Amino acid sequence: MWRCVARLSSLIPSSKTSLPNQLANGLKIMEAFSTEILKPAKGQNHSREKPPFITFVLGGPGSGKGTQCLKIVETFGLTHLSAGDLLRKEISSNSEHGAMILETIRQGKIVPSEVTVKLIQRAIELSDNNKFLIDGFPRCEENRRAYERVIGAEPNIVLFFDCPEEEMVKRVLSRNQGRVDDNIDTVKKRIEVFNTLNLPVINYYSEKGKLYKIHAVGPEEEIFERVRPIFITLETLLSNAMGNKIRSISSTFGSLLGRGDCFHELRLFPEKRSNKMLEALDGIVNDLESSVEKGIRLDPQTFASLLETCFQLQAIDYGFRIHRLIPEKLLRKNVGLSSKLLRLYASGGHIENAHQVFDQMSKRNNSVFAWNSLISGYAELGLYEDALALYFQMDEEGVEPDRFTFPRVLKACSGIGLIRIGEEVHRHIVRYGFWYDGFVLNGLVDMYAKCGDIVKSRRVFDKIAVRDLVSWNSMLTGYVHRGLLAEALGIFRQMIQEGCEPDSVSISTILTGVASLKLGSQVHGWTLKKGFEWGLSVANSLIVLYSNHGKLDRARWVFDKMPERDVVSWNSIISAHCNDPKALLYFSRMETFGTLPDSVTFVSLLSACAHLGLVKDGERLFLLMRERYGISPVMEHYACMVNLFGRAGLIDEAYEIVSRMEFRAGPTVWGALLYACYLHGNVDVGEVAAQRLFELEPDNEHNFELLMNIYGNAGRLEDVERVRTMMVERGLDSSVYHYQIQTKMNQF
Ligand SMILES: Nc1ncnc2c1ncn2[C@@H]1O[C@H](COP(=O)(O)OP(=O)(O)OP(=O)(O)O)[C@@H](O)[C@H]1O
Ligand SMILES: O=c1ccn([C@@H]2O[C@H](COP(=O)(O)O)[C@@H](O)[C@H]2O)c(=O)[nH]1
Repeated sequence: MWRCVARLSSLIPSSKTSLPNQLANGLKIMEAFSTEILKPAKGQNHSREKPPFITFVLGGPGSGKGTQCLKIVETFGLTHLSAGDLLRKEISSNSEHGAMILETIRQGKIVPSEVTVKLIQRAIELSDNNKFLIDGFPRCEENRRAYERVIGAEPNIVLFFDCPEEEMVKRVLSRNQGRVDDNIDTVKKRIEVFNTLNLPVINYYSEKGKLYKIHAVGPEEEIFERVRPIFITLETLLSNAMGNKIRSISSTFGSLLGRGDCFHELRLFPEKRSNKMLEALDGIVNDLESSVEKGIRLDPQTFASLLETCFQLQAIDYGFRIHRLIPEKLLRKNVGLSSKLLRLYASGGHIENAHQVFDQMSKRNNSVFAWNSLISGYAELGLYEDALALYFQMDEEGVEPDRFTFPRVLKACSGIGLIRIGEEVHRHIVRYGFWYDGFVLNGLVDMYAKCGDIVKSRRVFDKIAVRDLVSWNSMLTGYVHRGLLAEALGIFRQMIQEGCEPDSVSISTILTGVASLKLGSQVHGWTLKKGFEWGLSVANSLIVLYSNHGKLDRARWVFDKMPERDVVSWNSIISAHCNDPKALLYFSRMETFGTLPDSVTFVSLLSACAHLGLVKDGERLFLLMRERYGISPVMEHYACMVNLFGRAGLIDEAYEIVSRMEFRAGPTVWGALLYACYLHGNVDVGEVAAQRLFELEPDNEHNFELLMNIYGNAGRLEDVERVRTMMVERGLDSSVYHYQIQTKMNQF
């Protein structure tokens, strides 16, 4: 029984544990964790050779424990056991303790330990997983001691989601899941119980060096980014632990202790994570390769864990190397392992390798995860039809989708824009019972909006019981993209009224939508008043808003206040100065700051030079773009160059640029040339440009107008009439130009 092993094992230190010790313990823990466990059929009571890996998840009511647990499960494959849910299940199954539990929960008090611990113990035993998140337990010191007594072990690590009281109250009161204890009176009681009874448990684990405290305020995804490194580090420790094992067999391995130290550092300085981890991964994979060469067989869990690490670090090349080490038969048979490899390939865009792994899986229909990963891989690459074909194949083969299947499938529906297919998927969502699931419904809101049915999108949105930021932002974006500004503003106001704080996506989306300076300034004022920390996207949208309304001083103010800037920020401020020589000054500042310009930067710069008549600067920048920054000119750059020379009256140079282009000039280029000919009265080149434009844009009356004006200004009235006849023959309206030309002719 794992319980006995756990009691006997020296895995858990009893004395105070310092951080480095904790890491060393981590190695031992993960070593135990990596060993194969017996895997009886699901639901069967069984014993384990090794103790399971236990994570306690603590925090006040509404601190987001459950929400984060779901993300941990999805990413790292632990089994989530919520003590509260186990108790609620007891109530609904009318068990002997049901009434007592209900009353205790109603009062926000703690259910006797013997009841809760037994439920947890049974759930662990019934599971065929070996790593668990125990959420919302232990609630008090007495709970903790009872667990240790019955289970015979301490948790391996403890997560504590630290959240201010008023945020917790707000979240609980808007949870809206019909819980008897989600009301203001019980919440207050629960917080009191948490402060007096649960905090001592948290302090206890903190002193033992097992506690990971997570700041639990901010968007869910952001919080998960604080959680993720903890599990990545543990996963990688597992790999190190494996290396440790191998080292005892062969003396050829490098010092793993050194690598262990590097993980200690990672916990303290998460920004160092990627490089350090890649370094460690490199060492581990080298070690594994030489051990496999020596004929040492490796544990499937080691491969699985390394593939997980590769996925988190997006280290696809290491994935290929690890793939070569996995025996083909093992890969074919072990669904978990092949699914991880498949996901790694699919997420890195190696869709053919992913599909190959998929085709070789002997029991792929047991793993919705594998199907999801492949669908996702196709959808991310924009291969929407393949993603959908796979989904319908999955349906045909009787593989039941889960809540993670649908957002990916809906993304593919949006991608191909066929509402008929989206509606079919909607029916499946209802059929499989996900019509209540906000995560899935968010995808539907987005899909209907992108497929052009904003009314249905809104209908689904209205049905979401608990809307999160994604729900609000999807609806907001849908309205903005359809140009429905009043509705977008309505949603923006409603989200604030309903207590959902807009994030940078909401704000930049609404700023993109508002055409009015007054409204945009109000949104800006609101962000300042709220002390909202601007994301890059918000500041960039403000620069565009102000420059569109000619408020350059305000655009500059925002730009100067930005704590960090990206290429979009620089492009926006340069483009804002398209009639101002400061555009060039901003560009040299951009170079000084070391931000690499892109193709858009040069379009803005060349366009500014054209407007300002800065021919020499324009020529210099055009060369610089190619030679220093390796950016090949596209149509817009050539159009700007033609405009640059053309406006300056250098029609021959402009025409030469067109004839030197590496590809055929399009309407923007010929249009710029024709306009320059009109400005400077060049009939010969104007005729050539107009002729090309008549072929490329046979219905564009403006081109005919310009040529008529060129002829008219040159006094060639017969040619004016000839062009007018051409227009009539093509069914175009020539009357509007009659007056203009007459006017010009009268001026002669
Ligand atoms: N970061 C977040 N920002 C805003 N709301 C959140 C966040 N995380 C979770 N929520 C929402 O807050 C509510 C409570 O979250 P959750 O159920 O995960 O908390 P919990 O800690 O498990 O609570 P309890 O102990 O009461 O079961 C849910 O409606 C959830 O959608
Ligand atoms: O270990 C536990 C866990 C929970 N309870 C009771 O259940 C409610 C709700 O718990 P959540 O974690 O918020 O779902 C809690 O207030 C307690 O009354 C418990 O007694 N012991």
